[in-house]
Amino acid sequence: MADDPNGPQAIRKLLPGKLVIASHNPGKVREIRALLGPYGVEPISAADLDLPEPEETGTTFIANAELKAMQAADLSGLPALSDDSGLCVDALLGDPGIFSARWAGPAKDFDLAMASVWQKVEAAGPGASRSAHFVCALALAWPDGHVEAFEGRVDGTLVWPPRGGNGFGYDAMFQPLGHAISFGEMDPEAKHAMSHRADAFAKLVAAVF
Ligand SMILES: O=c1nc[nH]c2c1ncn2[C@H]1C[C@H](O)[C@@H](COP(=O)(O)OP(=O)(O)OP(=O)(O)O)O1
Ligand SMILES: [Mg+2]
Repeated sequence: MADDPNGPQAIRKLLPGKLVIASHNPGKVREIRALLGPYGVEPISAADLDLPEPEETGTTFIANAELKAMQAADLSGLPALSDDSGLCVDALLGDPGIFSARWAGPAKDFDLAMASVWQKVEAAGPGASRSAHFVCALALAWPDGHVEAFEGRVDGTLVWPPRGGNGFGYDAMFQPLGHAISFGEMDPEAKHAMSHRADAFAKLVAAVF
């Protein structure tokens, strides 16, 4: 299938050079730059290109990741990599999920968002599960409209009060299974070794590079 226009060989030829990181979240952009480090691409952020922040009208992480990547590829004329992610809490039937950023409000206040999550878990009763997982969908889109998406996940437990100032978003209240510290307390390298974003990225690398 060497001539398959969408096959891995063709995709590999399309990627070297500039790649737009189609995210307006500086925490994500930092992590995606680190994950891309060894792959010889030249990342440019959506903020560098002044790209608009699209409305996330999808009902799944994959759908939102695809629409963000496709818009950025279309507007920039370059391949674009997006990330749609969130925290899914068992006791809240998967909330905040795809609404994780929106729970932080227009001020992007994650102290408030974390407090809302914890308050709702407590309201679910003393026996309510503290189990949660992060999901990350990464989508890679080309200006010709081709798009590929990959989903990753990490399981853990909610902790309260929040712990640690590393990371971003809900990191300070999430402790991955098998570890005694939260993502907020972890070095970036340690988070990259196990995160939902790293899991999705490994799938993308296997398919594309
Ligand atoms: O590793 C993570 N550690 C902590 N929190 C995280 C993580 N990954 C996603 N999250 C939370 C916060 C974020 O704001 C939301 C994603 O929402 P999401 O719409 O995908 O991203 P966003 O609006 O912040 O930036 P953008 O859409 O421009 O990429 O989930
Ligand atoms: Mg967003």
